[in-house]
Formats: sequence, C-alpha cells, structure tokens
Amino acid sequence: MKILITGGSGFIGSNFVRFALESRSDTSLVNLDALTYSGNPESLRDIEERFPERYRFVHGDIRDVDQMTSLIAEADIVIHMAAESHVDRSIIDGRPFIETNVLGTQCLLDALRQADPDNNKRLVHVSTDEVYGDLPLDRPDLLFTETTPYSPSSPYSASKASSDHLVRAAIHTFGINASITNCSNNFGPYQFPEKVIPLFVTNLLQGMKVPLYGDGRNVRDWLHVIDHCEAVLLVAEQGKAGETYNIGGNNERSNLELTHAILDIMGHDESMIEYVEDRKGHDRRYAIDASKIQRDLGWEPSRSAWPEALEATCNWYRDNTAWWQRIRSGEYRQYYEQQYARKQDGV
Ligand SMILES: NC(=O)c1ccc[n+]([C@@H]2O[C@H](COP(=O)([O-])OP(=O)(O)OC[C@H]3O[C@@H](n4cnc5c(N)ncnc54)[C@H](O)[C@@H]3O)[C@@H](O)[C@H]2O)c1
Ligand SMILES: Cc1cn([C@H]2C[C@H](O)[C@@H](COP(=O)(O)OP(=O)(O)O[C@H]3O[C@H](C)C(=O)[C@H](O)[C@H]3O)O2)c(=O)[nH]c1=O
Repeated sequence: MKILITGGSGFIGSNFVRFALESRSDTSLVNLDALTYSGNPESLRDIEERFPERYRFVHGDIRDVDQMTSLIAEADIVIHMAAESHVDRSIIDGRPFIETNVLGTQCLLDALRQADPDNNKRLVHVSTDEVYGDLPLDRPDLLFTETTPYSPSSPYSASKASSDHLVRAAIHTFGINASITNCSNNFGPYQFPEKVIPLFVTNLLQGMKVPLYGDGRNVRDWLHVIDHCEAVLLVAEQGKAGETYNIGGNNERSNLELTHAILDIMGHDESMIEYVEDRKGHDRRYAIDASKIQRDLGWEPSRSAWPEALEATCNWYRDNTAWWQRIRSGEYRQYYEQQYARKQDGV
C-alpha cells in the first residue's frame, strides 16, 4: 500500500507517519510538507533512518497542482492533513488559513482528479470538530454527531468547514472516493508548543506561569494523537466513500481541570496560573459522539485514559527538551511574548 500524506511533518502528521510505518509492514509513505513554522523535520529524523526504503520526504506546497498530481499518481491512498491549525493565529490573521485550508484543499482536489480520473484512489480529508461550532456548558447531554449542522466560530474553523464542503462537493459532483473525519482535541508528543498542553508544560519546565483564558470553564474532549491516527488509518482502509466519521475521546475536561492536572503532574500549585484575557469568540464546549466509527469500524480510543496518558505526554516534553527548546528560543518566542503581554493587559 502506498500512502501520500500532506502535512506529515506537523503534530498529528508526524505521529501518523510513525504509526503507519510501524503498524503496517506492507506500507510505504511519501510525506509532502511545506515546513511552515509548525512543520518540524526533527520530529521524523528517526523515521528517515529506520525506514529508508519505505519513507520519503518531499518539500512542497499543496497549492502546487503539478507536483501534487505527480505524487498522487504514485499513491493508493491520500491522507490530507496539511493545514494552518491554530485558532489564536487565525484570530490575528485569517488569510493564511484561507490560502492553505481552502485554496490548498481545492488544489489537492484538482490534482486528485487529474491524477485519477476513474476515482480509484482513496482520500481521507482530516478535519476538526470545530466545524460544528460549540455546545452549551449546561447541557452535558448534547454531543456533536455527523449530522450536526455546521456553525464554525473562528476563522480557523470556518476555513476547515469550507474545506469539508469542497471535499463533499467533489464527492457529489465527480464521484471521488473520499471520506471526511472530524476529530476533537488531540494531545501527545511532537505538538507545537502554542497549543495549550505543550505550552503549559514547557512554560512550567522554564519556571514560567501558565496563561489560562477567561474563567477556565471552557470544555474540550481530549484524545490521544495515536488513537486519532489509528482511526484515520482505519477510515482509509475500511471506511465508506462519501461518509463522514466523528472521532473523539469521550474525555471531556474543563480547561481549569486540565490545568490543575498538569500542575499536579509537574509538581506545581495553582500560584502558577495566570488568568488572562479570554480568547475572542471562545467556543465553550466541544464533545463528540463517536458511536458511528465505533460501530462501523470497531475503533476505540484505547490510549486516551487520564491521568496516565496526560502524565506520559508531560513526561515526553520533560524528556525531550531538545525538541522544543530550539522552537521556544527562536521567532516563536517573540510571537508568544507579544501574545502573552497583550492578553495580560487585556488589549
Ligand atoms: N491538533 C488538533 O487537536 C486537531 C484536531 C482535529 C483536527 N485537526 C486537523 O488535523 C490536521 C493536522 O493538525 P496538526 O495539529 O498536526 O497541525 P500542525 O500545525 O501541527 O501541522 C500542520 C502541518 O501542515 C504543514 N503545512 C501547512 N501549510 C501547508 C501547505 N500549504 N502545504 C503543505 N504543507 C503545509 C505544516 O508545515 C505542518 O507540518 C489539520 O488539518 C487540523 O485541522 C487537528
Ligand atoms: C493556547 C491556550 C489555550 N487556552 C484554552 C483555549 C481552549 O479552550 C483550550 C485549548 O486551546 P488550543 O489552542 O490548544 O486548542 P483549540 O483551540 O481547542 O483547537 C485545537 O483542537 C481543535 C479540535 C483543532 O482542530 C485545532 O487544530 C487545535 O488547535 O485551552 C488557554 O486557556 N490558554 C492558552 O494559552
């Protein structure tokens, strides 16, 4: 089986590459990635050495239709993960989100149709539960299902919703063999330290406080990244064309609960919490009903149990300082310090 992954040098992508090569000995994989600020070749250095025959990196952009067409022509399965992925950045500037998530997805679909006019190849479009908007805090009975209407709140989620619609339109109009996955918040190794868990853990490792937005009551449904990767691979191999699959951990936590758990694991107390200005348009609660993928494909989130999985993740950042120290001392440090100061001042 030949897989082409886009965005394979990012957080979920690099975990997917490792998981697919380790769990499928008959699989080879090409990773097309533009290496934006969140793409890190260091995350896959060991893979290049361990699987020289089965793994190849290609530096490129999903908007380059000619390059994408030749790469897709050589693949059986395309896993589309490349994206601008951070909500806070989309609030500062939404344009890169439209360029990669919307235009980039259209370019990928154009390339797929050129490379595969008979629709023999399989595409999995990896998306987010944020397309559904948010849920009220006082209705724990409500969950996102595959038929929940789209109601995105941030430029990020609006761009992902657009990309989902483009994929659905190509399924309907051209009959492409694609499925869409909508997943909840992932945690695990190799996540860029702008997202809440690696940010808080690496702040604490540097003796810095953790900036909690608003009152900390917002809720996220946390899933270990390898559970997500396993689900995406299952959808690629066994999912039905035209279907959407929701993926979630059944693991809802308020940000305050998450923060206390991290503080406990890292040996700190609540004096390290700094309450800062809330995120604009901050979604209150995400919660996924994953019963369809559980029923149809037999998937279970077996690696996401807390506190063990969270503790293993915190330990990974503690044990892999070389991976994040370079990132946190470069350009990103300036971005982060500006953001942090702005939120402290409430401007
Ligand atoms: N992180 C989560 O919790 C989460 C949850 C659900 C869905 N998702 C989706 O999963 C996918 C991966 O998310 P992530 O958290 O790993 O993101 P990430 O930011 O860590 O990685 C994104 C990768 O895409 C690459 N990329 C960006 N623009 C590109 C372009 N134009 N061409 C080629 N490559 C490009 C980057 O270099 C990077 O390697 C995204 O589509 C995201 O919307 C993420
Ligand atoms: C960075 C940061 C975040 N937060 C809060 C904001 C959220 O309520 C929660 C998680 O934030 P984060 O930015 O890590 O993730 P989400 O905005 O939920 O989005 C993530 O999960 C979805 C599914 C994707 O699709 C996104 O790609 C992914 O980034 O912590 C803070 O309180 N302080 C901080 O400094």
